[in-house]
Amino acid sequence: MTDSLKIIVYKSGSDLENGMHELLKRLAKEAIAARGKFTLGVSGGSMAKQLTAAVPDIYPKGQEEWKKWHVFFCDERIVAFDDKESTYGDYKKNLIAKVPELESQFVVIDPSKDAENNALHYHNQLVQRFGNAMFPIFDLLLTGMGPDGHTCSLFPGHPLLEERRKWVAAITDSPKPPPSRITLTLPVLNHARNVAFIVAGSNKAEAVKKVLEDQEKLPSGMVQPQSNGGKLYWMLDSEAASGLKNTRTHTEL
Ligand SMILES: O=C1O[C@H](COP(=O)(O)O)[C@@H](O)[C@H](O)[C@H]1O
Repeated sequence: MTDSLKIIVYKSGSDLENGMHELLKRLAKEAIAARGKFTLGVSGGSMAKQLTAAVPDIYPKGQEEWKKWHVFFCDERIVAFDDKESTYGDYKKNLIAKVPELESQFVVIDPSKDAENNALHYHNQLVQRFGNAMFPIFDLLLTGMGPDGHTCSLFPGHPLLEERRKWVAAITDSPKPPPSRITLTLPVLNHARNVAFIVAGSNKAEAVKKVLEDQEKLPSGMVQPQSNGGKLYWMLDSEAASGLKNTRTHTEL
């Protein structure tokens, strides 16, 4: 594990959401001061609800600062936006309903394209915003973790873990439905300035222990953003952290 790792344990899910609020507010301020914009990658599943609680009060309604946020997907499922599995659909119904200023700031997939074409389409959208560098450098990637240790759509034992060149990859055999998705690759995760894992619930405790204490080679443990002096946060609720016995944790960011 990297030296710049910080593990923070919150008493409850709502304390964890407050921690996300604090991290987003601080990193957005720093990024906007340094580069005039804040590039954020968000994940699906339980994160849409957590961000819907954490984001809205960062600025007052109508504030210009929202337009400096550029929001991307760490991974996205290739389904129509009105499908219950659509990550963007989830953000639109919940977060965007509360912060309409963010709607135009999301960089979305094209659900009419297949996974391969979407990966290319999303790559091109990233090139437009980040330029043609070796890899894009996100200010913050917010990632979740499944009970099997997967993160984004990078699953244990899957050949996509070997990807070293692409920014965005297609996956059509995701072990977790729906099967067809796109995902940021490990090198992109590892070039970010900040990556924060947001993990809550007792069903994640075993995977948290495997990654943080036993150093098992699960996809989530392969995320170590060091290329740009990157910082790695693991933000856990007390249930998700309940298996950690020998790991130094913090109670504040
Ligand atoms: O399928 C996915 O799973 C992970 C974890 O989801 P959670 O609901 O267990 O938090 C999520 O981070 C990823 O974006 C999503 O596509």
